[in-house]
Amino acid sequence: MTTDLSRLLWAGLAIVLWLLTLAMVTWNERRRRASESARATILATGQDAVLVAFASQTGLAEQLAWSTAEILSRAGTAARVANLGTLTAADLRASRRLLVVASTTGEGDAPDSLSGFVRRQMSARGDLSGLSYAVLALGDRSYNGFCGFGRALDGWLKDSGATALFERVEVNDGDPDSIRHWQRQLAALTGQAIEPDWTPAPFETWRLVERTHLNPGSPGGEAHLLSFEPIGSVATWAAGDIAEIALPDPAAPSREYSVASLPVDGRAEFIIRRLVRSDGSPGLASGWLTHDLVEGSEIGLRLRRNTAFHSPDASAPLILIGNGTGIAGLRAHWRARRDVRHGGTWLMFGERSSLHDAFLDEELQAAQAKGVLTRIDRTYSRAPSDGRYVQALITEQAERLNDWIVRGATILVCGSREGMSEGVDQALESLLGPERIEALREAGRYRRDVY
Ligand SMILES: Cc1cc2nc3c(=O)[nH]c(=O)nc-3n(C[C@H](O)[C@H](O)[C@H](O)COP(=O)(O)O)c2cc1C
Repeated sequence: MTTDLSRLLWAGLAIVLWLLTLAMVTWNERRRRASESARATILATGQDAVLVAFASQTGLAEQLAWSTAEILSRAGTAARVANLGTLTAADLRASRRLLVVASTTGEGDAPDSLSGFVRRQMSARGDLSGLSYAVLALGDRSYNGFCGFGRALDGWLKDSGATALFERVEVNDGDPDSIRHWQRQLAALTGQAIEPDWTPAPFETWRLVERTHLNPGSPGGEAHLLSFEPIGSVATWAAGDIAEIALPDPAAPSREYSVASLPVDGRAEFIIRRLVRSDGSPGLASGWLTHDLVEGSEIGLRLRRNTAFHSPDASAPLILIGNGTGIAGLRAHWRARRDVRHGGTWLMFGERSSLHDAFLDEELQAAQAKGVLTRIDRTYSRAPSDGRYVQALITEQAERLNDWIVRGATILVCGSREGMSEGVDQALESLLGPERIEALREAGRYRRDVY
């Protein structure tokens, strides 16, 4: 009798938990749809709308373009938002009023999705007389080419005969004061004073529930898989998005990591390498996250939408290429295909030692057994039997890779900028030729999250 009662209680509890999960998933989806529809409203406004264009690599410029459009709409000035990379000089001319939020990546370079725009539109002066514009340039003073792309774009617009509404505003490392200055300047368009209200999105509280050392004994730095659960908030994000984690010292800038999981997992997961400086001391953030932060502790975390690394098509073939902790950004993408009929998902991954650095091996095997991953190729640069970097696979698998691309595959690259992503770029270019690579980039079928 007691056993029956406890069975009944457990069953009841399971049903309640199941209902709660269902409610959370539905609420999440509603929230996502509500935010999409708010964006569509701004987009739907007509021809006279101010064009707010963004050039973004990791999502901040895109986010600021949307908040700029919202400010204009609130002040009664219609606005529409677009990726500058999808526009031509003729589109800009036709818009008559243009605001651009432009970030800089690499060494003073334009974001990836702008490469076609830079080559085709910015290589010569355009005829932009009649266009009024302003530029919000995002950058970081620790790089040599501070705001390099924003400045180049401003110069090109000016040389093409466009008239600046106000001076270019430059933002160092997301500085809120500079962003509020930009907001105030928008009065030049709305004709009414604007009370600047920019504050970065608040950090939400998450709890570290699990940390796993992925590569004990590795000749490379320790890599850890960290799992966080939200406290009191329902978080939503997509594969490719980025999280900012606040450090215990409020004066220290937060750190950005690719999210390695999806909301349905109930956890935000990250793969973090413990950095060790030449004097043997650990990196401030990576040392704290991989060792000092105790399981069960709470931290501040906020998620940022990063469409530049979203997958453009949920079912088309997908080629995931990366090294080291770059497997994090790729993992969210293959997980997004767990319940999707897809045209194949191929992972190419490079690490150092086959004995110690077969990151997530069991999970990869299980994903392959279930058909979530259709093919896995790995290289180990320090294994005597191998000695190759991941880009070697592009040449080795040239024919298959070409077939996949002909079948409509998208290529997503995540991991080290130097060495890996440059090597992959060169290997792809010698295999496909510069024009096909450029065409893939412009079609959003070659995307990178590299650091
Ligand atoms: C890999 C990498 C390279 C960067 N290179 C530069 C640079 O050369 N000049 C600069 O001013 N900022 C540079 N930045 C800083 C970004 O411009 C800055 O973080 C900006 O807010 C990013 O905006 P986004 O998220 O829209 O791409 C770089 C950032 C990263 C991650």
